[in-house]
Amino acid sequence: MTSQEQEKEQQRVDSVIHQITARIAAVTDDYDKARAEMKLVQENYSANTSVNYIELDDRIETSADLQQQRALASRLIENEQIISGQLNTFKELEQSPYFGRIDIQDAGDPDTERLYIGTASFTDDEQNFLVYDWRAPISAIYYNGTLGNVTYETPGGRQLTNLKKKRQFLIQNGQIESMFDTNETVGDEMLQHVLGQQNDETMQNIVATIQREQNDIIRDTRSDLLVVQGVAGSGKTSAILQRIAFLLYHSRQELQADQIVLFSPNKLFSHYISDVLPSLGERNMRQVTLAEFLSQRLLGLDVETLFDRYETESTLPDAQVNVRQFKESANYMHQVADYCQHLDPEHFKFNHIYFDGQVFFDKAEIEAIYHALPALQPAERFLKTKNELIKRLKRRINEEAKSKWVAEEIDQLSDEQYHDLLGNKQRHQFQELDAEVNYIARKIVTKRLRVVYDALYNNYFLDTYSQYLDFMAQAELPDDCDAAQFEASRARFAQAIEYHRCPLVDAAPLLYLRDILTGGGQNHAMQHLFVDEMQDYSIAQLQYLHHAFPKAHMTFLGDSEQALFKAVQAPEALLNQLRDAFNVHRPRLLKLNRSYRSTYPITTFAKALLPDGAQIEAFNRPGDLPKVIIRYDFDSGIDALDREITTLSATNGTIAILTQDLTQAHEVYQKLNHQHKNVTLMTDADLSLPKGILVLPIYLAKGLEFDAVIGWNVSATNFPDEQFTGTLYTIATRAMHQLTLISLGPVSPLIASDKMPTTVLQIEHELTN
Ligand SMILES: Nc1ncnc2c1ncn2[C@@H]1O[C@H](COP(=O)(O)OP(=O)(O)OP(=O)(O)O)[C@@H](O)[C@H]1O
Repeated sequence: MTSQEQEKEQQRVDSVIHQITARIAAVTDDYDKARAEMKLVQENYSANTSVNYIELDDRIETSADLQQQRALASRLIENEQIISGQLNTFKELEQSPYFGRIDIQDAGDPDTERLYIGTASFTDDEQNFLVYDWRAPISAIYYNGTLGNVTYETPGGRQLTNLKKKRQFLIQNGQIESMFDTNETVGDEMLQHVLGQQNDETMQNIVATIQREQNDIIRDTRSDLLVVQGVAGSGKTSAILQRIAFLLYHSRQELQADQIVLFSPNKLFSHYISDVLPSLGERNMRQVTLAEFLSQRLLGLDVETLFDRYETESTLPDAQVNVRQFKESANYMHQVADYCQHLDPEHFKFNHIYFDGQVFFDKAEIEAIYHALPALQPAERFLKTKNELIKRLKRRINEEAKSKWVAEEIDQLSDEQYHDLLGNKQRHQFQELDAEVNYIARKIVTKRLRVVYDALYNNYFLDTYSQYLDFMAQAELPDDCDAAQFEASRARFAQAIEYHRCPLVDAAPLLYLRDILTGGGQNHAMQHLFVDEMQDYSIAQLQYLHHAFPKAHMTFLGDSEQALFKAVQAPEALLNQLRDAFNVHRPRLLKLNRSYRSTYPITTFAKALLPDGAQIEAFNRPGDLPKVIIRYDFDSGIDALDREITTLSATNGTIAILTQDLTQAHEVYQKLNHQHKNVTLMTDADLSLPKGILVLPIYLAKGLEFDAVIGWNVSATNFPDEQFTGTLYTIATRAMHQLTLISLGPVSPLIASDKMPTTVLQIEHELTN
């Protein structure tokens, strides 16, 4: 491209930036005004909150006044937040106003229109678009179209136009660093540039270089179940985040960020992705890990986590694997639903409700209420039982209010306590004093018996655990599931509950059973459910999530090859399973086969680890061959590690040493900690990733990436067979620029196999004599 052309483009960049800068000045003015107003209200508010509360009437007046001020303050805060959001967006645009240009010509129109595309829209004072938001309907052409006739969706239907030119820019600090014309979706030059950079502490948005197949995921608004099978580093996580930004833009009126929930693999990951949406001017969605979600719903129980399970998984006897598979299946969940629907009232398990160590409602009484009700759906019948219990509680409160201890307590009340109990009621609202005293007495007893009310409200009178044990006792086992083994697993559940623990495999069916019987546990407000790393979820768990968020559109992303300790499952089979289990109308499967994260040599090696790796397309970014270092004892392994760290540190910001489990991570960390200053051992509790040298077990590195990776001890002992392919593949694919694998003793047969081409690795043996 001529430098004259670039000069012309630079002039336009300058002119747009000039207008953005002027807008920033104007908006800053608005912002200062909003802040000043806010401060005034705050001062006024704090002056008012220190009024004297003794006189009741004063207090009521003050509180009405305060409420008004509080409403005003929250309106002002909202206003201030909007202006501050705009300001941030403009400041980003000021550095880099856009990254793309398309020239289009509609049929019959003599003129070509030139549109520039950036992370947000910007219009001049006459409302002409100087920059189009990347999510605007017309911007789809930039991502989807090759030159020639193209179509794009608009709210008014599909439009046809002719794409005459597509240009990409890299603009930094207001200067065009490079620009390319391309016929491709988004050309490789730009990608080369972006991917060659060092890893940042947090993930970056990819709007400038979204690829066509990623764009399909991002802009899909039709599917109610979107399953994405994407190879490691293919941009699944990036696509989720851009998709959320797109959906928020697309349904601005109906969709809020907190109606979107993302299940992420670990807390480090949650932090890692936390900057992407704000960088696009959007608020973050809700994020939760499966462990957090389950423990929140099973309060009081220590729910086994996926990490606990990884640590013990390899020791699980074969016979129990089938039992676990059954419990993780859709069949098991269907049986739970079926059991609940047809549950004979005689089999309903109730608990006593206690107060102060005494039985308050006997379970026989609860049973009698339940039995006396007409045959209804279990949840309805349960709700009626609950209402009856609450009615009886109120009756008992009324009786108790007449007792002596209450009268004594009333006598002891200070004026202020008395007014507190009166709450919104005013004295003159009572016909006579007796009514007022009785009102106060009931308030006192209600407060005292609050725990009973809470127990009823939280459905504690259903004995969920016994009910689940009862379910298991009658479950119909598939042929490959041994009855004695299943019974043993039932006994293990019972024992775990004694110790307030819950095995992971039982958490979803247990919650499902509780929800169906009590009619609770569903969140109808959530509109989108995203699950990243879905290969680590069982069908039963996914089914429970679908039940818990019944109105949510689902987007599940994962890579079956990265399943740790689990057989690889074909994505089509998975989609069919999910479709049947969820009863959805518009399921869609999309595949991402191109891997962007790692250099060409690293991806080529990682492909060779997999039996069906040929489908993976490596992005053509040059780099060193991965290295395998073989040593024969722990200490020389550590020496080799030490030397590698020193070499890699020269060119890499973050080096991750990935181990198979936590014990090995500890062993390595103990040694390294003496030799290097900036070594960090990462644990499940860590929330952010420091720079430097990190030591962590592979399951904590899921979804993350590092400049350089050293896989610790890839020996035949640690990775003996295909069961470990997923783990090894996940380790290798965390590396962006450099990969080293160290083996203590003979290297894993997964690497030293005939299928592994000798050209994809450098091997360094210890010289032994
Ligand atoms: N279109 C793109 N443009 C620029 N960078 C991209 C693009 N797609 C992916 N990347 C980069 O590739 C890397 C991998 O992306 P991401 O983490 O989203 O992949 P993933 O499929 O979720 O990976 P994994 O399953 O291995 O965790 C990231 O650094 C991301 O920024």
